Amino acid sequence: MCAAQFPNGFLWGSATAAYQVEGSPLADGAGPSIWHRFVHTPGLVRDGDTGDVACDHYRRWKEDVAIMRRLGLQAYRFSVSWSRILPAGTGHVNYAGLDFYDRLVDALLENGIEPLVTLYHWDLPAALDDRGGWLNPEISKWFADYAEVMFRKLDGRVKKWATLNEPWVVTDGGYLHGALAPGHRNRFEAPIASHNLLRAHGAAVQAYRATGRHEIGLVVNIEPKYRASDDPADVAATARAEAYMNRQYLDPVFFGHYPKEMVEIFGEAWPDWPSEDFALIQQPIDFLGVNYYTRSVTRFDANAWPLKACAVRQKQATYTETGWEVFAPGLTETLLWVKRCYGNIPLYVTENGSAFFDPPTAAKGRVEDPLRVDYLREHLGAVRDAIAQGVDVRGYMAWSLLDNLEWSLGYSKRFGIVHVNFATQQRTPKDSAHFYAKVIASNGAVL
Ligand SMILES: N=[N+]=NCCCCNC(=O)[C@@H]1[C@H]2[C@H](O)[C@@H](O)[C@H](O)[C@@H](CO)[C@@H]12
Repeated sequence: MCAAQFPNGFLWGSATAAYQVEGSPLADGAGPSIWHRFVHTPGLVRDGDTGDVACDHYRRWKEDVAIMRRLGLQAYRFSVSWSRILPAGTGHVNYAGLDFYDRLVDALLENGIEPLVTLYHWDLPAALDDRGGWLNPEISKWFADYAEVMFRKLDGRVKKWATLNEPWVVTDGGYLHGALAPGHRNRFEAPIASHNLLRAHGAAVQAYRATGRHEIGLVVNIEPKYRASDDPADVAATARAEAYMNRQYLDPVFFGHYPKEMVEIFGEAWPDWPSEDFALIQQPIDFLGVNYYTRSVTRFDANAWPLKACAVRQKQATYTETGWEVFAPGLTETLLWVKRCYGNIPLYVTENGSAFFDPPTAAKGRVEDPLRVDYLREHLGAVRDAIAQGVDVRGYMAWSLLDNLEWSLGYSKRFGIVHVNFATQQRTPKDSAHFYAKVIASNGAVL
């Protein structure tokens, strides 16, 4: 393999998530999710935006698969809406909801596109939230039972499954800071939600080993922490930040224990966990999905709750519309760090992308997004550098296929390589999509 190439069989794709693109949240017997409730609670989402329509992907999925085909995508990572399958979260199966994903998977396969399915991308059935949601230890069984319904329906056609997407964001956003559904701000709840997410992950992996025949993994966001100085306070703050955001989920899954810093961070709010839980959490997985967006240069900040750490803005850097520093070397470092700390488990970059303002382009049918092209080029080079240093990276999923609902930021931030006019639902591949198509066709040689 020459330096400019990716391995033969490297999997090039893009990613979305159910609530961000599908729309029709209550169609055909689906039950509401916590995001349906959250967006319809005034003041919680920018401009009062909702996922009621989003990219209308629930109805336009054939058109979107055709776009993927035209771009030459080899894979498509998407998530299943739990409450379409089980409207109350448990019990009655809604076969119309299953049929939507059944048809989508068949269409992907007919177009030579491999489906990568995420079982949970933040949209918990509201009925389960009413029963405590991620705070109720029973959720590990609820999640495993839902997962088994999906495995029995799709396994075989779907050969790569992920249990959870970014448990850190679910907990930090949904239970500690409250910016995401279900909007709790409680430092005693956050560790419990985190722990039950990991228990549910383990239970779903166990269920897969009993019914599935292919691969299952976990998707985590990793943001490498670079200390702002050698001042011991900054060094300790950086260690806390790395433990909280990057190791809190990986250490239990790979080592069967939490980082020691968790007790320091949460203090009295950090329970003594039952040791048997870690046997459940530590189920062996077949791959790890890494979502990378940015790094954080980190310093001590006595007022930053609960970490006592904060990010330091970098003077010469480019920042995206979400306020994230563009720092491609951090992706190489992250992939090397995972290999160094947890072994050379097969990795997929399951999300990487950037939100930049796409100016209206005079040329009809074209969307110029040079900053997103640069971001893509630099980060694909970073993946190639990690592979050249021996990391077993097997694929890359660009976030996102479509401009979509950026959670509490509504439609104000556009991550898509394909532009969506939300008034007309017209899709227009951006320059970044055309660039990515060339990268895929050459297996990275054009980089
Ligand atoms: N500070 N800071 N640092 C970056 C922290 C990133 C945490 N957020 C994510 O990773 C979310 C992931 C999500 O899967 C997707 O559903 C979201 O649309 C994208 C874009 O937001 C990313």
